[in-house]
Amino acid sequence: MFEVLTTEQMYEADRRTIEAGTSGDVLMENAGASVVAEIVSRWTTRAATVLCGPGNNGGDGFVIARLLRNAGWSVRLGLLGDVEKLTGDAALNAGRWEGAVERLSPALLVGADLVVDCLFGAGLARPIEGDLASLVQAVNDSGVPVVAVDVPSGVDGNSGEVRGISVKANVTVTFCRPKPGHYLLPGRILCGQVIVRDIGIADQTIRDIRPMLVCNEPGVWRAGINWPGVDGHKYHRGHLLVIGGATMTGAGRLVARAARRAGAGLLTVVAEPASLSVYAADSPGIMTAPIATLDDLLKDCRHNALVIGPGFGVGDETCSRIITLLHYCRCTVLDADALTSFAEQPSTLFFAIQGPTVLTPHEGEFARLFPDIEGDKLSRARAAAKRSGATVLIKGADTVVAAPDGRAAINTIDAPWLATAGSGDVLAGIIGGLMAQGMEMFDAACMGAWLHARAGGDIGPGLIAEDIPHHLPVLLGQLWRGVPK
Ligand SMILES: NC(=O)C1=CN([C@@H]2O[C@H](COP(=O)(O)OP(=O)(O)OC[C@H]3O[C@@H](n4cnc5c(N)ncnc54)[C@H](OP(=O)(O)O)[C@@H]3O)[C@@H](O)[C@H]2O)[C@@H](O)CC1
Ligand SMILES: [K+]
Repeated sequence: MFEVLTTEQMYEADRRTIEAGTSGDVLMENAGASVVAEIVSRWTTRAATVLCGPGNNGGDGFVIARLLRNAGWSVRLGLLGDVEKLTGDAALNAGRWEGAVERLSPALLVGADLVVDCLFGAGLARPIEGDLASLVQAVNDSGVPVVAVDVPSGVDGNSGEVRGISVKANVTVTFCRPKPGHYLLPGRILCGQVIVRDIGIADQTIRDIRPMLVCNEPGVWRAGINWPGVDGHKYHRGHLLVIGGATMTGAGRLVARAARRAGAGLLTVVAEPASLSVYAADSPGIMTAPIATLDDLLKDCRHNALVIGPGFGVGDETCSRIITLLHYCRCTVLDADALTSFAEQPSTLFFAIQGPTVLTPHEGEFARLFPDIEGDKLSRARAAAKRSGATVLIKGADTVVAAPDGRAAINTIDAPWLATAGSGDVLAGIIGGLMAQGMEMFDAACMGAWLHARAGGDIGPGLIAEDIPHHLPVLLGQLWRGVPK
């Protein structure tokens, strides 16, 4: 149940379900009933205004209006366009509605205790403009709670982008599976709480469609975790090299702490000799080595993973160092300065990537490395992964991970507390630590992003980056014991 479907895939699931014998009428009735179930579980009987559009999203609205009225609510319904022009299941349900069908106008909001937004769902085809835009603005200004059906009208289900203007909902009830727009910004904020309800589309139908996008939840990558066996040896858990900066040692130290907490068996910080004592003093469990020995270290295949970038410094020297490192095809995480250093020559980097590599840019670093890739975060991450041959993780409130083969995952956990210095270094360290233990790069990036976000959510206000590694044993312990699912 982790799949995320594009609007086109949702239409396809709908079509296959109807073809297999469940009528569109039944699906619409189930959709409307599921919204009403969510409404009555939150609000006592009161006055609702249902705003209906000219398609099936509006059709859902007619079902909702009828069922709410049957439940004793006082309901007003407004429709965009003429009722005679409705077709299919929407027309059928308009015929079942015994109340008045009013013209859409802000007057419909007067006296309403709840607004149900059924203007546009998956079929939003262009920006909302003119009188309709004024109505949406009036809804948002009214202070009345809003339940959006499928998506808040104006939010593009595939990208989360706003077309013209969007309803701002308190709760969004969608059907069968969520869409990218429920989790990508700004859609994520405009949806309020997202509820996904079953309306009778079989899980097998969804599997047959083979969606390549998932919510980043443990079920996606749990099977890829390499827990140590009873006879586990530290050398079975990998030996990670953290390439530390000469002066900005804090970043490398955070990477090292996080990677060890994530389970790397051994860890060596490789840096300029003058800074090694700083790294060594941070933690008695790490080893250190002068950077001049890096090539020799990499000739020993037990050094199977490396993280470079945080605090390392930007420049040509960083570029040539990274090109040499990539030649060894170790599991590699490139972050921060490692990405910015290639701003002038990104293709040199992409050409050198041969082994399992994860890039972890924030939006600024992404724009430097992929200046011509535009669009929503998901499309950009996918295009960047395809071009670079690396797994690309774009950080932010809606962190997206994309693999070169087209798989992608979106984070669904809200953790604004992670917006603090050093937090990204910790993420790079966690991913490096997981890859050192043999986890596949896409799984490692997803699991790293999940652990990071969960830690952020659990720790909450007051979080500093150092707290995140400290919290990992709690989360890893839960995963090891089989929770959360
Ligand atoms: N999938 C499922 O499993 C199920 C889906 N169900 C529901 O169906 C919904 C999808 O229905 P849908 O395809 O009819 O599209 P919908 O969102 O109603 O909009 C299309 C209409 O809006 C119009 N229009 C578009 N943009 C506009 C604009 N800016 N300004 C003005 N007009 C605009 C557009 O006009 P046109 O472009 O044709 O001129 C067309 O008339 C889905 O979201 C879910 O709620 C459930 O009932 C059952 C199971
Ligand atoms: K809607």
